[in-house]
Amino acid sequence: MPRFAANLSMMFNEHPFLDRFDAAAKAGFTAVEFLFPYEHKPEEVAQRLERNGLKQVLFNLPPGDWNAGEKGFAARPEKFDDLRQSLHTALPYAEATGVRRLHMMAGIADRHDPKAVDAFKKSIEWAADFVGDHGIDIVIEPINGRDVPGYFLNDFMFARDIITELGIPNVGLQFDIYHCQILHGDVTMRLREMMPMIGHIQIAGVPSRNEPAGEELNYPFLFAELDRLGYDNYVGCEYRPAGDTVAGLGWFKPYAGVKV
Ligand SMILES: O=C(O)C(=O)[C@H](O)CO
Ligand SMILES: [Mg+2]
Repeated sequence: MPRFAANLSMMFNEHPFLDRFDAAAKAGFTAVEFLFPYEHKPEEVAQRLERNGLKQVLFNLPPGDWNAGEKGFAARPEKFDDLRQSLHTALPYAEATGVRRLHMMAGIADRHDPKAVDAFKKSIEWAADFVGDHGIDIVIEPINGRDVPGYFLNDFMFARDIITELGIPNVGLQFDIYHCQILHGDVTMRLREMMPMIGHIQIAGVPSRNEPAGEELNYPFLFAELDRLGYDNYVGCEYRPAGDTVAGLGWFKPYAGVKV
């Protein structure tokens, strides 16, 4: 049975960020993920995890000026110093929370520009080497162009090929089922093919990005497929609740309280 991590950037927005940990645990989650913890001190985040018995399964490296449209640096050759700095900023949070996976965003760049591709590979190599001694993996995630126009990594097969080419043991694919369905469809076959390189999975309803229930995708089938494929990490609930977070957790009831 899959284990689910609440995404605290999207869920439990009824509460201030640090209080979302308490709300997630109360609702039956045993793990959390979020985009960015950087407005809070590492020890404040760690304390919320500890007092709720929660596991931190993922967060993102600092992406630059998010509100100005920056979505990471990895494929931007002129931003390599920022990329390196983002790793230095994230590390104390990783150490405090015990997270084992960091999402490195690629940024806005042209996937067909060889300089961007080279920069992306160089960033992956540098980041994986930097966190490798700490037992941490780097994951990269294809994102659909409707949500993030101009995003460099907008193709699952391209991501697969880069991961295969680099062959770095602590680099994996962040397989967000929501993005896969929008970009390509054929989700089950792509999960089957890419499972050996998948480091993290995320879900949301398509097309709404609300609860993973009742729209274009048959999530109960996909959850059973993850079991058949032997996926044994957490599944991140990266969705925007349609209304109150807890009122929308009907889909989650059979899975509440399950730990890895
Ligand atoms: O947008 C997503 O799907 C993500 O997982 C990123 O971390 C944030 O853009
Ligand atoms: Mg995602």
